[in-house]
Amino acid sequence: MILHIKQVIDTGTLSVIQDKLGSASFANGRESAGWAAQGVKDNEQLRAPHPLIELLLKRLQQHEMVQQAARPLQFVNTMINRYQPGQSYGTHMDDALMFARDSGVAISTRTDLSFTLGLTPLADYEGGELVIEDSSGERSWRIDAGDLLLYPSSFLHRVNPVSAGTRTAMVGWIESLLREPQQREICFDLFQSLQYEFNAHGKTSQFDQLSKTYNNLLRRWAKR
Ligand SMILES: O=C(O)CCC(=O)C(=O)O
Ligand SMILES: [Fe+2]
Repeated sequence: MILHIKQVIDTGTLSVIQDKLGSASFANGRESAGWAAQGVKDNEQLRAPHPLIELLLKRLQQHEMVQQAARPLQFVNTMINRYQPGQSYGTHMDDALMFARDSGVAISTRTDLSFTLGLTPLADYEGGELVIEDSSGERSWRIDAGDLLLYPSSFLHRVNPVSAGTRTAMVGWIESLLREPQQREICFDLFQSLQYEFNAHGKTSQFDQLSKTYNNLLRRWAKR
């Protein structure tokens, strides 16, 4: 399940972020790339801990659909990245295990989901598509400011070269309470049905039974 969730960040927060990022100092993106990805990663980045990342992360964590779709246990390695014209991030695989950078203790976190949260309006850059590959081929997304793309970390992916403007985004990884993509999709779908039933007919016996199944599956599968 790959989800494109629109308008995860309100326009007020976005304009504060865009304004403050203007004076932030970015480092070379290769610093945090895995050994094999270093050769294909050409961007700049701002890493945690940083107040702007904290603010955006808080908004993401409070978002109902993000909670339902990802069932996050932990967010790890969240950063803001930036691609200038000509910059790109070639095809790569995200590391399965990452270290929480500022925790002091080296405990690895499993990356079940990757996300990109757009920070630049579509009209302000060209190119810079996030392309995800699977056995059936490729699909690409241009991500608008405030929109989130949430995808399983198990896919090869790349960011095409930016041809004009600057593409800024927050990216990061999530360890989920539901490890398998299929478990997440089943729970997500059930929750949608549950909400639909409640909104259409109220707390019916059909709702109660769906709720029982949904909560018992979550209880069975959720693992920390
Ligand atoms: O900028 C993006 O949308 C994705 C970046 C990425 O794939 C990564 O940092 O591993
Ligand atoms: Fe990646």
